[in-house]
Amino acid sequence: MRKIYVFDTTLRDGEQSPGVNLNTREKVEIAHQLERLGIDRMEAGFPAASPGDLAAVNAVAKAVKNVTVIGLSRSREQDIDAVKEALKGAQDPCIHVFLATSPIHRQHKLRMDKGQVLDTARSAIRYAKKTFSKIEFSLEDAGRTEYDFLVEMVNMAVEEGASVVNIPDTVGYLSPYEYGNIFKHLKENVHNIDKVQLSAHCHNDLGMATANTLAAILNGADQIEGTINGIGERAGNTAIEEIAMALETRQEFFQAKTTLQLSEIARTSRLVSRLTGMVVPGNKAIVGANAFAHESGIHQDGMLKEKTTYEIMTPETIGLKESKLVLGKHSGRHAFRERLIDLGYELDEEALNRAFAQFKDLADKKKEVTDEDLLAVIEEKLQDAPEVYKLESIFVTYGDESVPTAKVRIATLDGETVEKQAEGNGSVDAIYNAIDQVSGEEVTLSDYSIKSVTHGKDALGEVHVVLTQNQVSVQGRGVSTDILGASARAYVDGLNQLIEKRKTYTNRVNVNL
Ligand SMILES: CC(=O)SCCNC(=O)CCNC(=O)[C@H](O)C(C)(C)COP(=O)(O)OP(=O)(O)OC[C@H]1O[C@@H](n2cnc3c(N)ncnc32)[C@H](O)[C@@H]1OP(=O)(O)O
Ligand SMILES: CC(C)C(=O)C(=O)O
Ligand SMILES: [Mg+2]
Repeated sequence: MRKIYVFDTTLRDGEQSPGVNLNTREKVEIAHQLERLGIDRMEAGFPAASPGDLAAVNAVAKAVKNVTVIGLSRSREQDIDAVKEALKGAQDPCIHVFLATSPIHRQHKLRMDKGQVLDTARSAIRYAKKTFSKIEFSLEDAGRTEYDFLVEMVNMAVEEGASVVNIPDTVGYLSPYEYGNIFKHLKENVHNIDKVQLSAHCHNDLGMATANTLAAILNGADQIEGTINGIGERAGNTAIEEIAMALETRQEFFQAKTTLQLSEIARTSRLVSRLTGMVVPGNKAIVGANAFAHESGIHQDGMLKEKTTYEIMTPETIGLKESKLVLGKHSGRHAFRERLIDLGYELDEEALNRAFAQFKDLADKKKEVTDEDLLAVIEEKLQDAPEVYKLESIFVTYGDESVPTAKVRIATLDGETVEKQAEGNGSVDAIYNAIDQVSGEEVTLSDYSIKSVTHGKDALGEVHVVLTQNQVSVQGRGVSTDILGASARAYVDGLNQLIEKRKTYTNRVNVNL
């Protein structure tokens, strides 16, 4: 199994993400976590960019051990001197010198011809060699460079004693076949190529950074460069966690692995996201919130039966507790039942089906049904008296210049559906008047209270009412994401309780007679 060296550039290319600006303390905190993650090489910054950058690189260089600490430099002596200053105190320093090689960069940015690029790079490597035993040389925009010039530049870097030669697809232009083919070509055409490690450095402009990096590994790359969460210039760099887990999960195919502490991935991702302010998208591979979350019923059923039906890696591998079965509108009975059991409820089939129907109603209205929601639903169902009346729908019109009016549709025990409309002093009053018209019951609303039983904007509201009739009082309870809905449900529940209580009382009187 071939070892793939991991060169993390979160603190340099990652920090070049627009809007990201890490201070020294934050860089050192991330550096320590990268050390725990077990990366081999850490590019700490670009010392020539500013005195602050130089100081930050120096702080990182002094803070971490057992990691090669790297500073980036243009092919200019002043930049190389800045890296030399910044890496003072580093246990294992390395300089990363780069120069663009593509026709576009040569002509429009550097205004150099091939010979001048070659000579400038050679001089820079020779100058760096005076100070550093470890030198990485990058051919910026190698992805759009002519193959013969790539070979010429890499030959030069090998001759001049570079330790690593990096082949950036700087603008994320290539496909996996093309990028992998560059490594194949260099391996076949550069003299003494085995004297250096070849490195892959990809950007994600066309969404192919991870695939391109893996293609490079299949074609002989010894090192991969990337960032945590894939942050970086424009659409970002290769996400290190994706490479690490691809090699881990598909060892039999890649025959290569990193030596990262995979269980540190989740923690590292959270730290980098927090300190850079770069939010990780829910669907981000490996570290996104949904990466180990399953909502659809068929997936949840499969997961409950055998996790490998829908998971090719375990959340524990990257340091997460366990997969999440997210209960929502796509969930099925199996997951619903399992969650209730986790919550301490084992309902019989009929009660489960009733509760499941209630859950589905709720799930249609909420993004995710939380455990608190479930408890609210279950406890309401468990309290239910037999449903003489079942609320099917309410329709309320309210305006501060109109009389509140409510229309209710209620199913009765004899299978009828009754629809009534009424006005009121307010929306709830109008709803209750309409329900009274359906039931014909004369009850007094002795108490009414509202509380939120879950959190967030789509939180569940819970209404409790106390209904009184002939000195008998009962409590009705209703739960819904809409407070008017909860109010109507509570009133109907109270009516059912009242009728149940009256029936029980009557039966008892009959028995006692
Ligand atoms: C692909 C990458 O990610 S490369 C790394 C990108 N990171 C950064 O740019 C870090 C922040 N950058 C900076 O702070 C500044 O650009 C500095 C300090 C590096 C240079 O600033 P300035 O001296 O003002 O130059 P400026 O940024 O305007 O232009 C860059 C200059 O460097 C030259 N240059 C660019 N790359 C290289 C290189 N690898 N080697 C030598 N010269 C280079 C350009 O040709 C240009 O020179 P010119 O002004 O003679 O035309
Ligand atoms: C500086 C170089 C290595 C780079 O980041 C790129 O070319 O993308
Ligand atoms: Mg880059």
